[in-house]
Amino acid sequence: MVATILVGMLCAHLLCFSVMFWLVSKRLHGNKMGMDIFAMGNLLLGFAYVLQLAEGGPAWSLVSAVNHTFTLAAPVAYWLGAMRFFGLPAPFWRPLLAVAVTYSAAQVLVQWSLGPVARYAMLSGMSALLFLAMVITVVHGVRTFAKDLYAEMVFFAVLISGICVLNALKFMKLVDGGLDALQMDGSFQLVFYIYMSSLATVLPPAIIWLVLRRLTDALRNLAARDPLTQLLNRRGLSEALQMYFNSRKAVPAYLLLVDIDHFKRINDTHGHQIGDAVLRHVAEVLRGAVRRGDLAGRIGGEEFLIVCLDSDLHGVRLLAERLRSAVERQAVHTTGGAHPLHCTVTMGVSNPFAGAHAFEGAMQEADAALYRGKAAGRNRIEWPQIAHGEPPTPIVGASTT
Ligand SMILES: Nc1nc2c(ncn2[C@@H]2O[C@H](COP(=O)(O)OP(=O)(O)OP(=O)(O)O)[C@@H](O)[C@H]2O)c(=O)[nH]1
Repeated sequence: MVATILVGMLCAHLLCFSVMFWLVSKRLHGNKMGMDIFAMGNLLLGFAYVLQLAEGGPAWSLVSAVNHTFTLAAPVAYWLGAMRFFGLPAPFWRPLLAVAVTYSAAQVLVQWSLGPVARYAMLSGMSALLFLAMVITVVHGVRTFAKDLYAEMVFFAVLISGICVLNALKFMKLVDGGLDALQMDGSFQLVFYIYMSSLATVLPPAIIWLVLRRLTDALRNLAARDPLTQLLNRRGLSEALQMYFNSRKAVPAYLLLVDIDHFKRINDTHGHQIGDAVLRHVAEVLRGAVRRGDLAGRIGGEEFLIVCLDSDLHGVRLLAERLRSAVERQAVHTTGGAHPLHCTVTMGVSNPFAGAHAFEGAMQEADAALYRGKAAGRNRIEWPQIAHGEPPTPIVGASTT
């Protein structure tokens, strides 16, 4: 009786969360993050347990065969859903159908040649192996494609290991003691159902939490980046600077304003689309040339901004020249354009500034330097105006120009 109630609750959880996953997937246009497949996994497992209730005890019947196939197909669906969640390409229907057909055929073969115990043991053994493969995938994910979800992945690995161990134990009990191991009210089966019921309650909200994290990260990214070049926008730069200067190890930073020369002429001669391609190209060159940790942004039009963190004047000089010459050297290859385009940039550099609040002052300094660079002939780096012979000094708060 207790086991029947537990399995009934398990069915209810699995089927309700299947509907929830499906509803979430309907709200996610484009990348569904595997939610539609998780819905299918829950549906399969939910129906498998409904069939188990209908079946009552171990038997060789169509209901039992379908139950076993659904039970095995569910973890395959979860696995494929997880791959989709992490953006890995994973087909769904074909592998699922292949597993269902192959496993149904294997059941007939095993039942006919080795008997019912072997068929039930095969289900437990195969489930244990599938969940083991899932744990290995999760552990691999923590080191590669899911580094940002370390705590969540460890949590999943622990919970899935539990199902793996329980299925392995069930396999051994079946091999040792035959079908008696499957008595629904037996203590082992009770533990099994309690564990599965707990998982069916805990795992779906955890999966929804992962989706929420991905969505909020994507939103934050959307708000902090320029859509054309994927470089930081003003807001993203300001947040990144705030974070940097909040750290106790922060040293004064330098700001480099980078402006494409005669960009209006490029637009007027080749059209806006080619102009956009030039902007993307320059963004790519800047992204490739700065050091890890430096900030690169586009602050509107053809104006880019680099913030050089953890560097001294010598390092900034080298970086500025590297950026200028890289843009000058690398041609812009545009689709449809007969010849590759070349462009140059002029740069204005600020004095070092120490604090996010000093950013606007540094901007004005770099802007004034850029203006001088344009007036002096373009394709050059202009430094801030400083007292004769003195190195640039950190500014705190207002501009010193
Ligand atoms: N294709 C494209 N053009 C843009 C975008 N934003 C601004 N522009 C164009 O950029 C041009 C900027 O021209 P100007 O400010 O005169 O500067 P410039 O021609 O580069 O001249 P100098 O900076 O003095 O060398 C204008 O023609 C704008 O229409 C954009 O997102 N895409």
